Amino acid sequence: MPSEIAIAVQILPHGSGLDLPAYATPGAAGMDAVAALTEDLILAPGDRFAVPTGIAMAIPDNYEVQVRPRSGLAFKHGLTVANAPGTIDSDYRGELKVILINLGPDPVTITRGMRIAQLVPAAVTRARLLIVESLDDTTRGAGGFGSTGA
Ligand SMILES: O=c1ccn([C@H]2C[C@H](O)[C@@H](COP(=O)(O)OP(=O)(O)OP(=O)(O)O)O2)c(=O)[nH]1
Ligand SMILES: [Mg+2]
Repeated sequence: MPSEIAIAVQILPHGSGLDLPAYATPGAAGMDAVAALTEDLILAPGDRFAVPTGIAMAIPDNYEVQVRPRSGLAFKHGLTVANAPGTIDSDYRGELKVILINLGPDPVTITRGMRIAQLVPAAVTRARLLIVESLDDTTRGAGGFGSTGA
């Protein structure tokens, strides 16, 4: 049984009648969230839009919710989440929106109720920064950006 947290969800007026975010299968990692559009949205190639989901939520302290693309939409249409993974902060009380971008060659139509992204709650680890004079030596050192070869 996977671990579980409870998230309070408020359904906004334009979200009424739509499915709440839901897991498509017992083993799904993400809950699919739907578009709370009142009319069809046509995304031309290269266009992006913050698509409403019709819900707001209160995520427990020390958690976030990540907004991730759906692979089917990405593979079939080139439709993805522009800021993936989107970060929903635990103190955010506004409407959850999904910033969709059409990276494909054709226009894509988004309809009300369409499953547009998946939501994955995740534990948050916060950092406390320590100012130091120098850092310890490592094998990698300052090498990066392909320094280990192809
Ligand atoms: O895909 C997303 C990403 C963010 N948000 C909302 C919830 C999040 O808590 C807030 C701020 O997001 P983020 O910190 O990524 O954006 P920012 O550009 O840093 O804005 P801010 O200055 O408001 O933090 O916007 C969404 O609805 N969808
Ligand atoms: Mg921010």
